[in-house]
Amino acid sequence: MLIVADENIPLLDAFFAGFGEIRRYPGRAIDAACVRDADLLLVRSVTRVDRQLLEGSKVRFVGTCTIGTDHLDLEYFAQADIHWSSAPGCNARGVVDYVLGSLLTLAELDGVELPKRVYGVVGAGEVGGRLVRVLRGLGWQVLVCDPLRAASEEGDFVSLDTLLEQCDTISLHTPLQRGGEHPTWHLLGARQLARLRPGAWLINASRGPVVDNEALRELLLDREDVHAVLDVWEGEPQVDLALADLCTLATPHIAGYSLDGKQRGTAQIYQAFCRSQGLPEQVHLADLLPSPALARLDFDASADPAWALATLCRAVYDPRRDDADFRRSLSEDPTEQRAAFDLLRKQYPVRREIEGLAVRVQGDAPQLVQAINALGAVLV
Ligand SMILES: NC(=O)C1=CN([C@@H]2O[C@H](COP(=O)(O)OP(=O)(O)OC[C@H]3O[C@@H](n4cnc5c(N)ncnc54)[C@H](O)[C@@H]3O)[C@@H](O)[C@H]2O)C=CC1
Ligand SMILES: O=C(O)C(=O)[C@H](O)COP(=O)(O)O
Repeated sequence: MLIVADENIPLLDAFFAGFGEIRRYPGRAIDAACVRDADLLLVRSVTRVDRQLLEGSKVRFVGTCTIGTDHLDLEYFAQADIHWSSAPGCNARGVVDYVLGSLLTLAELDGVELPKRVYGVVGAGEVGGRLVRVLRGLGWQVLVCDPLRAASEEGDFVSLDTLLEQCDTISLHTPLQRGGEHPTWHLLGARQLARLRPGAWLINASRGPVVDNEALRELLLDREDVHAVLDVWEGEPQVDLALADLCTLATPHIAGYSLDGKQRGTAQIYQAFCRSQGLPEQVHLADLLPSPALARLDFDASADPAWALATLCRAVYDPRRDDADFRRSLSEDPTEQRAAFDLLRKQYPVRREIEGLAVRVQGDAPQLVQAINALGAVLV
């Protein structure tokens, strides 16, 4: 079997070498000539997989080691009887950690207390759903906008208009959908952005075009009270430099880049491929994932819960590092800028997740324990 794969998929040999020969390419360079003789195609978000790429090839299974599927032409896959799988939820926790780290930075800059803000989560699936659970677990007020879930289940869902009216912190976690009943392309356009509350914070770690980037740039030029955190960009790897400059945190689409999340993505595709072929799973992620460098955190019961929350989150991940690396990489030369965007992603440092971090509290500290539980860390 010939396997064509994006070179940035981790653990390719461990999971797939047993099935045949693996040929690796940079994701953006995978073209029809590369895949013509392939049986299995493994990609990340940067490879558009459609009729143009696959017609005439032997490919019968496409695996994307990502949550998002907007780079796949699923209608064509159905017509051509090509099986496929994404990796639902694989890096959702990484995105939650990114949002938490961003909130801590914004709170410091504005001198505000996080529990006093009202949070709005748009899109409450794998990522947004986890984020809502963490924020509510911390005892913070959260409104949720998810018209698809609202139509099919009981729950406290609000419209986007209500969310914009009532929330001063908004985090976007929808897929990118250009059509259908609930499109998300430019979900936040000039009209919606104009409705942001005074002192609002807007975080986009979904897909760039969910926010009209030009309209956001214009808004930020006008509204110094608004903070924007962008991990994803319209037209990436090309970035609007003026917009990046106006953002409080700007990063190169790495919100979900925890080591755990990336390796889970490969494992999930391997599992899906085994299922599709009726093969037993012989490789297990638990045997491959290394121990985290941070083995345990110890707090005394006297620790201030807000300080402990920040210390715990930042001990695992602080997006200010990625923001600084990204800003240093921004070049007026578009070719250099695009290459730097991809290189930062390719050479991303090891980052682990808050969930599962061992934490010890010496003494009786119910508020601290509530925060640790809400974050998904493990009390030992
Ligand atoms: N920046 C990054 O590194 C990452 C970005 N992502 C992006 O985040 C997106 C969401 O990921 P998941 O939560 O795993 O997806 P999911 O499919 O589990 O959840 C998406 C939720 O959005 C809701 N939704 C759809 N249209 C909506 C609309 N118009 N308004 C409000 N809600 C809407 C859906 O009902 C669903 O509950 C992915 O599609 C991907 O594009 C995902 C992982 C990492
Ligand atoms: O899983 C998703 O969806 C994401 O956005 C991933 O973080 C994308 O990572 P790459 O596939 O672009 O490396």
